[in-house]
Amino acid sequence: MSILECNKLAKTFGDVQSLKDVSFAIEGKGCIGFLGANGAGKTTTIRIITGLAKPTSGTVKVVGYDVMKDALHIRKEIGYCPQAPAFYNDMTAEQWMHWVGKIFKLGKKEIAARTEELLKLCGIWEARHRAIGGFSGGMKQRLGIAQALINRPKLLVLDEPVSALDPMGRYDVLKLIEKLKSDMTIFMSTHILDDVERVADHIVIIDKGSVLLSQPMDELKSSYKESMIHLTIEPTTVDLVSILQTEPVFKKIHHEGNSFTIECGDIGAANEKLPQLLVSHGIRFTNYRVAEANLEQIFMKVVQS
Ligand SMILES: Nc1ncnc2c1ncn2[C@@H]1O[C@H](COP(=O)(O)OP(=O)(O)OP(=O)(O)O)[C@@H](O)[C@H]1O
Repeated sequence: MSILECNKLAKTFGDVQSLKDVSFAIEGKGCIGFLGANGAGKTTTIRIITGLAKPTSGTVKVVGYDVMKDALHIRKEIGYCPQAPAFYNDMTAEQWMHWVGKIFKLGKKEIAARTEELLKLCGIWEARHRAIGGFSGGMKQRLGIAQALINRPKLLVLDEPVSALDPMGRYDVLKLIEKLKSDMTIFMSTHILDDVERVADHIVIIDKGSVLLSQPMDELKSSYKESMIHLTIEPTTVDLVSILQTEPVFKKIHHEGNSFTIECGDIGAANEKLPQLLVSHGIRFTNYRVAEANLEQIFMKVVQS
């Protein structure tokens, strides 16, 4: 059974079609990176998944329950932390967690135990008696995550959890996500691709309101394995570009003077062919380096194609 399943979600606001066709399914635990440019439709999708907005058409299921029809049940299964979680700033972190526990109708003992467990997990236990108003952005985000976990949800939804944070805050929140993802499914929107590349096991790309791709990270990387070879050669009169252009495995050749960047179809075949060609034409090289496509290059290719 899928943990999260969006089926043909569409949403219009007056004349604006925010979502056209958002369809994807996620199974199992781990971190899902939900990627898209500004205005692609990430927040609208997240608001529908968490039951905060209704789609114009289409359905969302969380652990098999329809978000619109089984709203009460879904509340137990989803934890949600918005980009800028709001708190009562005069409260301490501990008071806040107790307050949230009461909203979820947990018993006193359970609230106390859960508060200790979650504040420790999220690295805020030492600061539990401090007023939230004095917390850094990263601490507030981690407290927002702790709060979202009070009800032991199977799905944790995070809207841009690191975008507004400084490098230290981002590091702490990503470390926390890394720790949590073995116990639950984390659906996290972001446009910071370096960060998502570090923690995500599955990628969903949305553009102009439609999902373009939904794939496990390792599969995605190997299907876009189209890699590049960076090569610097010693000065020569041999026309290397013309030689490379006769071999289909070298798809695109960029060069500036003696430095070449060669986009390859099959990196294995290219890695065999290129040294042979260099040797047979008596070309010496000073630098030879293979670079795999990173998530940013993959994202640009998917969105631009
Ligand atoms: N309440 C609304 N009324 C009108 N248009 C809206 C509303 N909410 C969203 N939109 C439009 O829907 C589209 C998708 O917006 P959304 O906020 O979901 O994108 P996003 O991917 O989260 O962008 P960002 O990264 O900038 O937050 C945008 O064109 C936006 O202007």
